[in-house]
Amino acid sequence: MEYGLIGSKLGHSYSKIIHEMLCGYRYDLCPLPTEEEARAFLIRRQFKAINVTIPYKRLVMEYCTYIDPRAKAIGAVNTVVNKNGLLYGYNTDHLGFAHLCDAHGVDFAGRTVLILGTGGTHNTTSAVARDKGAARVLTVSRTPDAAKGQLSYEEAVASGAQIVINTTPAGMYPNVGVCSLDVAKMPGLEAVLDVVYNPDKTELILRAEEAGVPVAVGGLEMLVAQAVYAAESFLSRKFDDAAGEIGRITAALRRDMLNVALIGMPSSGKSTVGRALAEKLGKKFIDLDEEIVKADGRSIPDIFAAEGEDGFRAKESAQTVRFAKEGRQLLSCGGGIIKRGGNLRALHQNGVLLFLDRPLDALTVGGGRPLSSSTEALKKMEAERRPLYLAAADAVIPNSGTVEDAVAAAMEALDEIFSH
Ligand SMILES: Nc1ncnc2c1ncn2[C@@H]1O[C@H](COP(=O)(O)OP(=O)(O)OP(=O)(O)O)[C@@H](O)[C@H]1O
Ligand SMILES: O=C(O)C1=C[C@@H](O)[C@@H](O)[C@H](O)C1
Ligand SMILES: [Mg+2]
Repeated sequence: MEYGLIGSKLGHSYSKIIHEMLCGYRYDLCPLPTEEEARAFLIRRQFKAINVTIPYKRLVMEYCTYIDPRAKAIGAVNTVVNKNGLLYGYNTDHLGFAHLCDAHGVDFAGRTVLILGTGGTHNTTSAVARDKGAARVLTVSRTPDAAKGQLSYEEAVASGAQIVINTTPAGMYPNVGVCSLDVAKMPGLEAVLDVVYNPDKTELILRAEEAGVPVAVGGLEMLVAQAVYAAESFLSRKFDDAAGEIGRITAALRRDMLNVALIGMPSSGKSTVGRALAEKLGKKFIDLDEEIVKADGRSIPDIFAAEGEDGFRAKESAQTVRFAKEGRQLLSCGGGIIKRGGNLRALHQNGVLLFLDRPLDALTVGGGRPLSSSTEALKKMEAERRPLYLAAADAVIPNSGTVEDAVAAAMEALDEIFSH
């Protein structure tokens, strides 16, 4: 191996994609489940340079001849460069986190900062907060150690903090939807930062957005930034525009990883345009209506007949939650998905929403759609739902020409959405 990543479990790491997109060298994921394997790997040192992740960021320090002072102070090394058989250790996680804060204009000067969690990333983020002038850095734990001044999640709410940083795995895929901090009860918040990057928006970030916190961002940009700074150490050269590289790779990664959900009136073309768009984007096509039928075993008209609209909506929500937390999918939604706010929240956690806008006179009456029984019914439905589609969508895609025209318009909108 020349370049790569070691850690106990690497199944969900994006590092290979990031480094190969960035530099073109080959980057291998090398899972080392046991400490013995990690030690043997470090003794053999058959690599040019590596990144190190959980749980070996401290262990590798034993094998380094030189350790960067910041890495030493933080107590963790995530980047190791082999120079003529001697290992040099650095920490680029703190640079990555500092980049995330700077890119979103987070001002730490004189602020009270809450760090959720006591694990490895706690020290990294607290070092950055202190460097940037935080007045107080408080630690929050589910099992607070009062002797160390740690707070419970209940105490944290009343701490008067302006900035919250989550360093715990709470809310991380597949256990999405988890969050112990009631940010809605913290009116002075200026920024909420989460180092978790899968899903794109954790429950904490969604709640912070809903509470109107001005800056609410997940950890993807931090992950990319630490990789860019690691690559500089790997290759002993600086990028001319490191911030530009971080922006470029983050955008490409989000475009690749996130879901695209199509919403719109019944028969507006969500399935037809969706299939074609999925192929173009290289995403897996999922028709949520088909998934409801597959999971239930009955057709949609039969579900409506047996359980009414409420029964159908509950099934629709269950399938939405199930698929929305996955990634790299094109989700063709049922026309009524916007009737439940929870569906939209689930779709937004890891994707973007496009409203496919087909003229009313081109929509199909009937066709096995229980709520589209007549032209009048469709007209009334469109008047009710149009504002909801517009409010939920990241972009509006007209579907008034050919299917290919709609696909091209959607590609253009996605270029725009993922360009920043
Ligand atoms: N741009 C277009 N040009 C011609 N026909 C189109 C266009 N877009 C969609 N259609 C046609 O309209 C009909 C409805 O499309 P489709 O089934 O994809 O809609 P939908 O939004 O998935 O509907 P539903 O809400 O029932 O799932 C299909 O016959 C499809 O071929
Ligand atoms: O998941 C990953 O790929 C990584 C996570 C962090 O620990 C980084 O420090 C590491 O370099 C790579
Ligand atoms: Mg459809």
